[in-house]
Amino acid sequence: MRSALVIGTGLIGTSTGLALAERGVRVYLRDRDPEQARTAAAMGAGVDEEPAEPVDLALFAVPPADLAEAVLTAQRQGLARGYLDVGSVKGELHRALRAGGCDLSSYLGTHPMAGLEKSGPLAATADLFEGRPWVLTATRETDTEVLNLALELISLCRAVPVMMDADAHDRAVALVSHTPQLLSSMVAARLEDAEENAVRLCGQGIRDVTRVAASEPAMWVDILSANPGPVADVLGKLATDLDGTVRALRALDSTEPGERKSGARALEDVLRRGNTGRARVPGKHGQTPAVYETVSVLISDQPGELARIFADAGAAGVNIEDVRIEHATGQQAGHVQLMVEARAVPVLSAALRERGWALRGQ
Ligand SMILES: NC(=O)c1ccc[n+]([C@@H]2O[C@H](COP(=O)([O-])OP(=O)(O)OC[C@H]3O[C@@H](n4cnc5c(N)ncnc54)[C@H](O)[C@@H]3O)[C@@H](O)[C@H]2O)c1
Ligand SMILES: O=C(O)C(=O)C[C@]1(C(=O)O)C=C[C@@H](O)C=C1
Repeated sequence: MRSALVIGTGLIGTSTGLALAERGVRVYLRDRDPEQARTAAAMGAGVDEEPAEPVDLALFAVPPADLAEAVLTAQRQGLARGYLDVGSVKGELHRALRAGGCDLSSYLGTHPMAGLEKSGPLAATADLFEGRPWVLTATRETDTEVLNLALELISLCRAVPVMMDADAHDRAVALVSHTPQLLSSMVAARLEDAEENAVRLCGQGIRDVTRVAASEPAMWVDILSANPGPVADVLGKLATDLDGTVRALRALDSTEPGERKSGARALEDVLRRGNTGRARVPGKHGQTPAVYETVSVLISDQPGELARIFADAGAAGVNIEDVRIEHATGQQAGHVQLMVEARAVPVLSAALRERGWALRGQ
């Protein structure tokens, strides 16, 4: 692929532009808001210009409700050899495009399973898609040349291609993306009017569960509006679990030992099922999750602390598999939890202590 036009230079469009530009593709950037395209260009995602001739690939990274119109208009203008969107829902869009007279041989619906709770070009990074699944909903109508362009794009973004039927994709993301977003928002919404004394106790658990509750509501209304049935199906099943859990907790409140026992059993059942489900969540690069050990280090809240700790771990020859930061309430300090392989724990702990870091619980 030699050239691409990114339409919609927010988080996803700019991240794709950065990855493509870094690997030598000439990227043109366009956004309804010219300021966003200028910002993306300034970040190195491409040039804020219109291509003089048709590009190899036009990539649509605009909100789901704007996708159909954007693709149809671009096709009418003959902007590219292949037209790809990255929208979060695929079935309804495909039907809207067919109804709108889209040339379905040069169009392919795709969806990178990577993102953030932040929007806009400033949140973009070139490595956003590395190791992540990128769904392709090719059909018998899709031109082989367009499918190959999509595979090249995914490879340039270092993502992992996954072929799926559009409606099967929508049912899958209802389970693994759309329902989790709603639940995260609902848990966070409980904090809205909570006592300050309760909120200041927030630890890592609620931070993990509510990260995506910071997402842009307008984008999510769009996404959920395009996939309401499958999301309602998953939420309905969750409602059954919720009802059962409320009943179990009420039973635990009872003075009758038999009832308390059955409440505890029901709670254990839902918690165990949670363990089983969680164990199925793929780890880094789509592999089965590895079990890492944690080395927890006290850091002060000042520039360069994280860089210093990573450099010290690197100097000790230790690969950090994952990292988490726990901020201490009301203090200019926190703990950084370095996840490493079990055999690396003694090496890392000794090396960090030697360099003056304070380690917790070891
Ligand atoms: N954010 C995520 O986590 C994520 C992940 C995968 C896919 N997606 C999908 O990617 C798409 C973009 O999401 P995002 O998070 O990058 O959003 P964003 O809000 O960061 O960026 C969207 C950009 O599109 C521009 N825009 C809106 N309508 C336009 C139009 N008609 N023509 C040109 N530009 C237009 C906006 O000005 C904005 O700059 C959405 O379809 C979303 O479903 C998002
Ligand atoms: O990680 C996040 O912050 C995301 O919201 C990313 C996420 C997801 O649910 O995994 C959200 C919506 C997109 O369609 C794809 C990815």
